[in-house]
Amino acid sequence: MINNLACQQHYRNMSENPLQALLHNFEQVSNFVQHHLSNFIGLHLQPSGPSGRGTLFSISSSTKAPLTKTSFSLHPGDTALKGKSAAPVTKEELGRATWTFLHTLAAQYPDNPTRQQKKDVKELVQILSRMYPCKDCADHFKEVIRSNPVQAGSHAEFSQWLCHVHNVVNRSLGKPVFPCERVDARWGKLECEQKACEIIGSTSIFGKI
Ligand SMILES: Cc1cc2nc3c(=O)[nH]c(=O)nc-3n(C[C@H](O)[C@H](O)[C@H](O)COP(=O)(O)OP(=O)(O)OC[C@H]3O[C@@H](n4cnc5c(N)ncnc54)[C@H](O)[C@@H]3O)c2cc1C
Repeated sequence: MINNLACQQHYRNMSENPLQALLHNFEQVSNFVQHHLSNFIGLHLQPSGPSGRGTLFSISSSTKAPLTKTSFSLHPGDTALKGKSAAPVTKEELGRATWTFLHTLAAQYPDNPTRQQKKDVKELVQILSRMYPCKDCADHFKEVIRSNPVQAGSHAEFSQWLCHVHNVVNRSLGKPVFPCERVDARWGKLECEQKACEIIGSTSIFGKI
């Protein structure tokens, strides 16, 4: 396990600092076990940090037989992810999460947005209509925004526009229409400790550009 050279080094270290020698020994044994264990189970454990002592490990399968390759990172707290694949997200969950994002964005959209902010929000909606990860929904949403171009001149304009297009989608799915005069009561700004979501020098999350 420990070759002659290592033995000599080991005894030299012991005479210098017994604790250091002990640690050195432990490291060697640990490396040996890790190396042989990973060969045995077909995994390569690669310490992530430059020191080689990081807590994040990239685990990749080296088994040759299957054509699949699993490579992922495990943080020490991610125990729930070990050995499990993620549960699929439903169309409804994705929809609720996306509407939450959009209405929260609208709630924080400034009364007097800059030209850049107006451009960004319009682009965001366009990109969403192309990249929304439900193709049927994306295709339908493209038509919705073609008939209802984004209005983002102010907070009121954008939140009312969003409420309206959400209602167009609601109607197409046979869902109740939401009363848009209540949109500010339904959707608020993101709760942040000590205004952490705000850009410095701004009264909203968006800085004045
Ligand atoms: C861009 C986009 C396109 C979609 N297209 C489709 C599609 O083509 N087919 C499909 O099956 N699903 C689609 N979905 C998903 C769908 O809209 C719903 O999100 C999903 O069915 C879950 O509905 P829900 O009843 O939980 O409420 P959601 O519609 O997700 O709404 C979430 C919450 O928002 C509030 N709300 C509802 N209406 C409004 C409004 N007008 N203004 C403000 N707040 C409101 C209510 O409190 C509601 O509980 C789409 C989602 C998005 C974001």
